[in-house]
Amino acid sequence: MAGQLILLRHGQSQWNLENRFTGWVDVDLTDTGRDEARNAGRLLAEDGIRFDVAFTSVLQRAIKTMWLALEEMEQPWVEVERHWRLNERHYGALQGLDKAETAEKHGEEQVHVWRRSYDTPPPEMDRDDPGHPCHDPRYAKLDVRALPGTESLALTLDRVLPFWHDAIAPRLKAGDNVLVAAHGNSLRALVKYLDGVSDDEITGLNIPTGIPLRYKLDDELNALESAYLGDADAAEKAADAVANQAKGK
Ligand SMILES: O=C(O)[C@@H](CO)OP(=O)(O)O
Repeated sequence: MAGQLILLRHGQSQWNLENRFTGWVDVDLTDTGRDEARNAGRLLAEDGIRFDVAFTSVLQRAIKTMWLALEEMEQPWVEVERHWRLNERHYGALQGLDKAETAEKHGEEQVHVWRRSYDTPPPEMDRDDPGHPCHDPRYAKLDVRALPGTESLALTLDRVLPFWHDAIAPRLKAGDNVLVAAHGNSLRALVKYLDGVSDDEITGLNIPTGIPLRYKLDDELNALESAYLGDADAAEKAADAVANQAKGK
């Protein structure tokens, strides 16, 4: 039997709090975000799941969320792999901008397309921009052509999937319980793939911070069921709040 898969979006980050587009910018968790991560750990501990491996991105908000959750579960010894392919979707030239101000400037509809459409990427960040990942030492060993200056959800899925197939799926097929601590949009890409969500429907899907999402999978890793742990209404309200972040002021 395949192992269980838990997807966990990081807790509130400083730029979630400030309502700024974040993408690959490596912002830290807030105190609330740390509490959310510990709370996710408590929900997982109450559930009784034991992880065999945890995967996360190379961005500290996801790494620390994973850490705090595993610590709360008293499973700090679990094998961990960090990989850039689980990073947040690159938000291009929008990174750092206030979401509500951007909606006022370009219109809520345009911002919704940039945030939630499947295949329209936000405006691209120039390679000369010091914020472009080609200037970040953590990506220095990667082929520079793999490093995005913007990404649609489709492009995000394209770079998440090789890691799913090479690293995550074999562990699940071996029966291991797997934690993936990542980001709103890298996880939306995975959910789209696992649940076969259409390009249209994915525009309405939002993932709340710090609430574990459990998948039960068959031997071929088809999703049999998925549900947020804990209070389902609270998870739905938190997802709605994410959807509403880019309303004009
Ligand atoms: O800014 C981002 O990188 C993401 C996640 O916080 O935001 P959004 O929900 O607008 O896609």
